[in-house]
Amino acid sequence: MRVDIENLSAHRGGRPVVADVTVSVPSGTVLGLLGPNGSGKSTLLRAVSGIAAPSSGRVRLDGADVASLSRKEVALRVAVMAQEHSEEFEIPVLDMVLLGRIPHGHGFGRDSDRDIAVALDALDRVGAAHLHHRSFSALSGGERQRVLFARALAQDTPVLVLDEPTNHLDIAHQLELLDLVQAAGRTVVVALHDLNLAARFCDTVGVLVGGRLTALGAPEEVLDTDLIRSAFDVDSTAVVHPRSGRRHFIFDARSTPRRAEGPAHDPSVSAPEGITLP
Ligand SMILES: Nc1ncnc2c1ncn2[C@@H]1O[C@H](COP(=O)(O)OP(=O)(O)OP(=O)(O)O)[C@@H](O)[C@H]1O
Repeated sequence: MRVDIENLSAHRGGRPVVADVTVSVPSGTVLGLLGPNGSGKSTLLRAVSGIAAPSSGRVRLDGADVASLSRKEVALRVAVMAQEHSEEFEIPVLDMVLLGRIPHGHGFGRDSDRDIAVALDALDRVGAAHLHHRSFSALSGGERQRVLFARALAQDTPVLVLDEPTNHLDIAHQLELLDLVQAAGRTVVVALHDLNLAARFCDTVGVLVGGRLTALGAPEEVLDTDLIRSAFDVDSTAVVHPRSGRRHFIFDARSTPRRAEGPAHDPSVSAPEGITLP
C-alpha cells in the first residue's frame, strides 16, 4: 500500500511543529524519519496513522485520504507502535497481542483460533513466545517493546508506523527487529535515532529539523558529515565498512557549545514563567 504525505502541517499544544511536509512512500518500502529531539517526527507519525488530524495537508493510503476513512478502516490499513506507552495493564502478554486483532472483527475475549494462532506466531517472530502467559506490566522495557511490535505485526496491516521501535532493545534485538521490519514486505514509516541503523535498514530517509523536511533520499545520498553537522550539531567521521562497503559514522563531538541550542532551532520557544533560558 502506497503512503503519500502531501503538504502536511501539524500543531501540538496549539503550536505549529510540522510544516509543509511532502513525501511519498512506495508500497513495500521503508521510510526512516530522522531528526533531533522535538523536530516533529512523532507528530508526523501521528498524522500518518490518523491518530491526530493535520492542521493542513493530507495523508493518502493508496489514494484514499486518511481523514475520509473510519477508525476501523484505518486500523485495517495501519498498525502503530507508539513511542510512549503507559500500558501498565495487568493482562497476559497474549491478550495484549490479541488487541491487534480487534479490527479484524474479533475482540478481547472473543478470539478465534486463527486470531490466537496469528498472535502466537507474531510473538514467536519477535522471540517472545516464551512470555505469552506473563503479565505485560511485569516485563522489562525491551520485552514490552517486542510484545508491542508483535501486536503491530498481528494487526496484519499493509502499513506499519513505528516510533523509535528499537528503544530499550539490546543490540541483538535491535538488529532482529529491524530485520523483521525489512522482511515484512509492508510499507513502513519509522522514526529512528540511530543513523547507522537507518542507513542499513531504510530505503529512503527523511530528515526533519524544526518541523521541516530538510533532506530526503536514499541513505547513501542523504547521510554525510555535513548533513549530520547541520541537522544534529555533531561532528562526525565517515568510515567504510570493510565487508559491506556501506558508509558508517563515528560521532566525534558536538559542533557548537550547548548554549547555542534551542532558540537557534526554534525562535518561538520561550521559557515558562520563573525559568531563565541560558
Ligand atoms: N502533547 C504535547 N503538547 C504540547 N507540545 C507537544 C506535545 N507533544 C509534543 N509537543 C512538542 O511538539 C514538538 C515536536 O515533538 P515530537 O514529539 O513530534 O518530536 P520528535 O521529533 O518525535 O522528538 P523526539 O526525538 O524527542 O521523540 C516538540 O517541540 C514538543 O515539545
